[in-house]
Amino acid sequence: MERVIIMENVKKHFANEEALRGITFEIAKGEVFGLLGPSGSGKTTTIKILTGELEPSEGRVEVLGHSHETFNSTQYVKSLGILSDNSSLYERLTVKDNLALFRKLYSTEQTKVNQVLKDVGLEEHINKKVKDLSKGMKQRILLCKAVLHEPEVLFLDEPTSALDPVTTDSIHAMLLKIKSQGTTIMLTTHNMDEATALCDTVAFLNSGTVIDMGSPESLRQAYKTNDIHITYRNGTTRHIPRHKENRSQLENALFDPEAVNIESDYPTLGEVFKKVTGKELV
Ligand SMILES: Nc1ncnc2c1ncn2[C@@H]1O[C@H](COP(=O)(O)OP(=O)(O)OP(=O)(O)O)[C@@H](O)[C@H]1O
Repeated sequence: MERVIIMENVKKHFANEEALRGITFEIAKGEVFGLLGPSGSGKTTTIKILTGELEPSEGRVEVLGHSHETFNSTQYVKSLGILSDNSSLYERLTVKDNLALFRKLYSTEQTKVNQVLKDVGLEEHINKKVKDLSKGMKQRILLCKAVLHEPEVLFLDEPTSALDPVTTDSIHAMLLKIKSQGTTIMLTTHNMDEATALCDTVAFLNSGTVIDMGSPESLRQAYKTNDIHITYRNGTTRHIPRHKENRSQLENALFDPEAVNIESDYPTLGEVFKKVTGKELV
């Protein structure tokens, strides 16, 4: 396994606060890794350390063989794509002119620009000024800007927060395409459906600590219980533990015409997060 990102016992102190308390994880080449956690848990701080925007207070950080001391080299910066709150476009320029600037900076072919615009469904809007685009359109153009130069690693800080479901789907489709081309992607999100749809591995972050990590499927498996959930026609639900002594209750439920749905407990990633941290993600 080729390791592209390594964080080992990384800590970050701000004036009166310990934002990261010893974070450790590795990300393999081509992997989509999701950092999941509530507001203030340290997601953005982690991304900023990996992109060279912040210095770690302690610990080892390595990306593409660079240690954080060389994160400001041109070679390193060119190998990254970043989509964050700080990403911006020139509002008074058209989409075409904005992307032309970045295309020239990275010596990218115009055909690549056309391709990424097509991928996010915005090729018809190329001559519009950015100030006249919707929020979802701007976010898709920012994603185009982040991937134009075919970065080896793509960092996405909450790529779809507050976007409508259709825009979110088109961004997810684009990200899956980028992943299929071998790009390593690290994203932060509050959205468990997003994490389940995109990520090979997720890490749960809570108060600056990684509290569990694994594939969405393995985490859901690890935290499932032996309960049977029954939903009744009137909307009420009941949980019955799958034990021998509950056999007659379970059989009765099976033949009860009022029981409209009977299923094994299989928690969503959001429910797993709540079980582990006692907190909701939003
Ligand atoms: N520049 C800074 N100076 C002081 N404290 C900071 C700074 N940046 C972040 N923090 C603090 O570090 C903690 C983690 O912040 P961070 O932005 O990493 O959280 P987050 O998980 O990304 O939150 P959100 O989901 O709201 O963006 C917070 O308590 C925040 O107040």
